[in-house]
Amino acid sequence: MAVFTPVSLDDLTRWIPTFSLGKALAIKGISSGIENSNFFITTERGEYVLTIFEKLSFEQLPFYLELMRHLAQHGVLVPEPIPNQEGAIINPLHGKPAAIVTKLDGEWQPAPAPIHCAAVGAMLAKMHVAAQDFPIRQPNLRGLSWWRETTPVVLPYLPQDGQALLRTELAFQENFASSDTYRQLQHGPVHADLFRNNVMFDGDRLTGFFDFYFAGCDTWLFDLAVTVNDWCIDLDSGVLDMPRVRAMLDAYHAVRPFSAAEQIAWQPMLRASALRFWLSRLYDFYLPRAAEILTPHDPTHFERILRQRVAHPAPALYQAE
Ligand SMILES: Nc1ncnc2c1ncn2[C@@H]1O[C@H](COP(=O)(O)OP(=O)(O)O)[C@@H](O)[C@H]1O
Ligand SMILES: N[C@@H](CCOP(=O)(O)O)C(=O)O
Repeated sequence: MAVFTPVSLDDLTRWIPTFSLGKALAIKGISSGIENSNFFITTERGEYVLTIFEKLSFEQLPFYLELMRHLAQHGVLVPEPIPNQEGAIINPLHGKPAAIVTKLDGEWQPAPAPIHCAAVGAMLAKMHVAAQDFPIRQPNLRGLSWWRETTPVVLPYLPQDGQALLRTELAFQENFASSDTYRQLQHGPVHADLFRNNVMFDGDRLTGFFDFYFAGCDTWLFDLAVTVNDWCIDLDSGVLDMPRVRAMLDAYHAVRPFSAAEQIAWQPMLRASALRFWLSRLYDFYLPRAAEILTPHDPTHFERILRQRVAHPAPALYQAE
């Protein structure tokens, strides 16, 4: 499932001459996507990924694709958009915006070990630093304003204890977002959805981050919290796995040292990132958009993580000297 707009080899053969990629040799639909139509394509120059954007418009796409181009040009491992002969990286195909990007080697890592977490932590820090001077700004569209809008929509579907948790956590996050500590946090373009299935590994070698379509400007610490809450936990209980947490945090800190404000903000941020995905999963579960989400992700997974992060102090981001 999930090639919404079919593209044949003949279609590709007619379209590809606008790029300097040689002749089209093969095209294969990718079944695992849920937002866009994705294809592996082979041309005389090599293998690439073609994406037809089903929902994002020509106006919305530059933030994501120019960010990927900027990061790739600064040595961050991400798919690099391929320009056509006129320099455009977003081009129409079957009436929708489309892009060709470089194909990352390997597979995503479903059972990460500390070595994988360290590689992700170091690359994430490198990405945050490299994105600092990216000139296009877009807020995280799944940030606090969206949590405020979405909470009253999903509350009626929850039992009493779930309602109480959601209300209390939203109030806690609103309060935290207006604190001096929050204002001191470094921010900029972040991935905001760097789950295990959005990073490729070839063996133990990280080959790239992908799926940037939830990216936006937010605190770097929020991005790290999203990543830790997926990569460094026991998936059944949501409990943090300390060897993986330490590996990721230490590798991040070695590239971009944490600040004192970030140390204080770490527990609220782990809670914020759990809240963000609890809300989106609740929304997709109880208010599914027609034929879009085939098997909704389980919202209780992030409710469990949120309860864990509220109940237990966060591990230190770094040991103060
Ligand atoms: N640049 C890339 N290199 C290698 N594989 C990719 C690349 N982009 C996407 N894929 C493959 O396509 C699948 C779906 O991509 P994804 O971005 O998650 O789609 P969607 O945004 O539709 O959910 C990924 O799981 C991965 O296997
Ligand atoms: N990572 C999110 C869902 C986003 O889906 P993706 O497959 O496009 O990353 C979640 O797990 O809720």
